Amino acid sequence: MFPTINFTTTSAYKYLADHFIDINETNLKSLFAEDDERFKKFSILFEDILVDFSKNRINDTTLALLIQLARECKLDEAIKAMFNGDKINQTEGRPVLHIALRNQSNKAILVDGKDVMPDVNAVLAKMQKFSNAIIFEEWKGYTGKAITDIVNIGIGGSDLGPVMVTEALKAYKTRLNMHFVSNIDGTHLAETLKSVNPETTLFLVASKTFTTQETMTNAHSAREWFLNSGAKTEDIAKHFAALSTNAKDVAAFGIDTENMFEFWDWVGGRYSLWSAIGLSISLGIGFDNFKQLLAGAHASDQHFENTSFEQNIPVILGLLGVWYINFFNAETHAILPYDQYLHRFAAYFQQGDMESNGKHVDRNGNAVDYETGPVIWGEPGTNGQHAFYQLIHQGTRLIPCDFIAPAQSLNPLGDHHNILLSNFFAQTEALMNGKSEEEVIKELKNSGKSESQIKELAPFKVFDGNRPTNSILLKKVTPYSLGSLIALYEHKIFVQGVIWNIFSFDQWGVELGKQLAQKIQPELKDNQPVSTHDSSTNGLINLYKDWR
Ligand SMILES: O=P(O)(O)OC[C@H]1O[C@H](O)[C@H](O)[C@@H](O)[C@@H]1O
Repeated sequence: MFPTINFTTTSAYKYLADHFIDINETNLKSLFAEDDERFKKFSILFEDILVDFSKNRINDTTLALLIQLARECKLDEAIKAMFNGDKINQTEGRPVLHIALRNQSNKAILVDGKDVMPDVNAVLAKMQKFSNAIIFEEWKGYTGKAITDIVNIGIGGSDLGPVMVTEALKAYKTRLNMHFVSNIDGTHLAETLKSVNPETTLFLVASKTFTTQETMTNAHSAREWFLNSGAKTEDIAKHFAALSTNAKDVAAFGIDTENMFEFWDWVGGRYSLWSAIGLSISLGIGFDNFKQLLAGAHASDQHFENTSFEQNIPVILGLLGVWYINFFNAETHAILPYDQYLHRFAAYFQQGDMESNGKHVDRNGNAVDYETGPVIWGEPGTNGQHAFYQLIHQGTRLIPCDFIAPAQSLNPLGDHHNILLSNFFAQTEALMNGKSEEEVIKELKNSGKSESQIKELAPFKVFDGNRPTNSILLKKVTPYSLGSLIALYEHKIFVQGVIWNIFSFDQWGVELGKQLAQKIQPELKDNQPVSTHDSSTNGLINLYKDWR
């Protein structure tokens, strides 16, 4: 296991703390004015993805110190440990091997002395065969009709990844209509079932554990709906498949284990879209495109594993995040894709990042005395511009943002893409340059305002600027480039977890609420008032009982 180091005790941290005082007084605009090479120096071209991090509040020294920090925290050893299959998810005693799921090189990856690749490849082959049978209408429903609709029932990692990817790659869609049911709120399933026909619908019950309450409840209700439509128990085999690590409970549910697509406990839920959980993706965009997604992710894995820290995108992005969170006290990080297809990208990485790095104890079990994972949020541009960008431009908080855009539109329509991209370029420029009081006054004068009006209005129109952004420009959103992009973000999260000395691959924090819900559920069966909780919880439950 790689060593545990409190990054605030490293020499790099101390140098960074001093250096921060200088940078905090320096303006991004002047950093650009001083250095013609800044864009060249602070951007990385990786295949068809350009990551421009030059509009960050850094100079050569900052970057050198951040990289020194990574070295002192033994990031190199940590990366090796993950790729080696070491049990780095220590609190659950598991390795972390989503990289094996997309390991197109087929190089052996050992878990407890056994190469996992033959099993990975066998499941992929099964997914290919199944996807093709459904897409090309060899597989028929119980009345002999081809499947037209897929309903994926899953939540968290068994939902967000497939939703995000099938939305992002809608332009590559097969003939199948995709639906995703996650919420335990009956509305989600009921509304979905209104639009599908039991004779032509395939349900994918997606759950790593196959015990998640929401998913199992939705799956049981879907089965009941199917059987109530006139189908028989033996017809379930044609209409239900399971994506899980839990063969025993899959069989108990009544799903033929022939229709079970397996994965393993070394795949974290929020890193599972590359596994059998990706079956909905393979059905939605075709297996060849799913393979391309894996290939793109594999390219990023190799980039992360083999590139020097100075040119390593996840390392740089991760360190920049640490710079803002731990030195500038940034609390959030916005992900802003200028691509409608990527509209669930930020939502996906809310789980990816916040469930991974939302931790308050270090790897020795001690409370940390520094901040860890940020709040991740975002919406697609330009919608965000007309909603919350005001706060990013003129609010009191520093919000580092990632702007993401494709150079080529998948729907070239008049001048739409140029307009979209002009906004993409303009926003980062505006956030960096801001607008000085002088400029504002000049502008107001030109618009014919009086001296007193100018004096009154000017303060509200000033933009401080100096607000940091990354620009990520893709040539085009393809299965391959999307796979690469997702994997770069995944590894960024890994880098930050190492610096913060936390375990990024468990999620104990989601358990407490679940436990309490299980205690409360039986109390809701009758109309007797409850008194076993605090007065607020009692009051809420009792009013619910009155009102329902
Ligand atoms: O795939 P499942 O076992 O049903 O788990 C679904 C989700 O459940 C929990 O909330 C975990 O925190 C998530 O990481 C997981 O993705």
